[in-house]
Amino acid sequence: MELNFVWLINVAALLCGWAFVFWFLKRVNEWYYVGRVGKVAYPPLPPGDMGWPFLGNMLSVMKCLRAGDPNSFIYNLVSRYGKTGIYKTHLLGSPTVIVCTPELCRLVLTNEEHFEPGYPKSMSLLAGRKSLHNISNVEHRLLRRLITNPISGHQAQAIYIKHIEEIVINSLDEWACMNKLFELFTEMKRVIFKVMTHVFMGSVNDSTFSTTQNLFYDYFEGLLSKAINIPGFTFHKAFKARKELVKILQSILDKKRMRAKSDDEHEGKKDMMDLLMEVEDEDGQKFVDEDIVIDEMLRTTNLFVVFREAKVDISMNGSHTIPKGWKVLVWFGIVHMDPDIYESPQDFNPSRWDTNIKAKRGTFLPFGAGSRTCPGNDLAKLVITIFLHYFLLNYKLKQLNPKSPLRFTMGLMFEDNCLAEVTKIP
Ligand code: HEM
Repeated sequence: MELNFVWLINVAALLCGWAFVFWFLKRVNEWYYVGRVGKVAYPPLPPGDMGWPFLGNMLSVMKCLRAGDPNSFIYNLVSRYGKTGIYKTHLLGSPTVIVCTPELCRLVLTNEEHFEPGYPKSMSLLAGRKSLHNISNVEHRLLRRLITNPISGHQAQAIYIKHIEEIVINSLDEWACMNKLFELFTEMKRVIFKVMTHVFMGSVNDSTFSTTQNLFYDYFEGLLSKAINIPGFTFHKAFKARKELVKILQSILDKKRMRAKSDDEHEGKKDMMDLLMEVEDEDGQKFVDEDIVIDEMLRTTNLFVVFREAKVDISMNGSHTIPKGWKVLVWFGIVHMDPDIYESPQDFNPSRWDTNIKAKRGTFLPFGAGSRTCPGNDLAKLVITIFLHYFLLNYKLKQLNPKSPLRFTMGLMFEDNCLAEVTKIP
């Protein structure tokens, strides 16, 4: 009897100890980050949960990502703290505020004075000191113009249409000739990568292409890893891949410069003009219909969040403060799935774009907003349009384990593959 009592006391003490450790650990981040600024902040900090020491809420985010439903992380915050559209949390090693209403997303994205890019350390380091995210606003404007001009607008894009069509048609034919199940996402990534390689590097031979592609995958994997540059870590592999990629690009550029010197410039111009004429005369109308589908695709599958950092303490519409130095996550995927904005948002319904839904500012932000709006948006839409055009007209797809549009996009990014067979319509 006495032994039982001692045993009970031990178990109770253990449980209390465990509950205390749990309670204590759950508050460390709150004390450390919020305690320092929260008392003086006016208006108050947004509601939310700072998670565990070091880890913050990363485990919850990873769980939602793996389940193919990243937005459920936000829905969870909404159910706990109400639909405030702004929440504090701790992600990727930093205290963070998430904004997820059209007004707040736009406010952050267009306010260059108070918000700067705040991408995780791994991304910043891998992008390099002179990348668009790591330079001054003046340098950014100059570099951006250099990147945007060759890939934006009808005229610039006309140059690529033929090559993109060629890549897409060849790839679709190759898929159809396989006559067996293949990993759809792996192959789609190859198509997209082929197009991008062509746009940015010109035509390259097969071996350079596959080396570049493998290096790029290693690089991509490192973007959201812990920035530990020690052999064996993902980041180290990504860093090495970056060095190799720079070498390859450098040698391609050198060769191009040499060739440009000896080329007949007039011939080059004539080719370009021919392509422009062809596009205006014959193909100008061809792709218009898919444009609407594309918006619905971007709405339903858009996974991207954009990272910023507050340069000063900022009051958001007078209701909450974002403290200086905190990261800001502009989570516009939630805006695209808001039933107050899009009726039955989970439904893939291209005809919803027949009404003038775009008129509401900030409700459709797949490419961001403000001075850092995606410069590749025209090109991205062009590639999707061409792919859809040929695919829908000439091919049939049988998916073994079909995915929702969201999981489909995630597959492109996170290797969540899906088996498919493609046949050509006779
Ligand atoms: C469906 C495809 C794409 C989506 C949804 C997308 C989305 C975005 C978004 C949301 C941003 C804003 C980031 C920020 O504000 O910090 C962005 C920036 C950027 N995107 Fe894209 N993008 C796509 C395709 C492309 C392509 C094809 C290219 C290259 C040709 C590209 C190049 C860039 C660059 C260089 C930036 C940085 C711009 C800056 O900081 O000024 N994107 N993209």
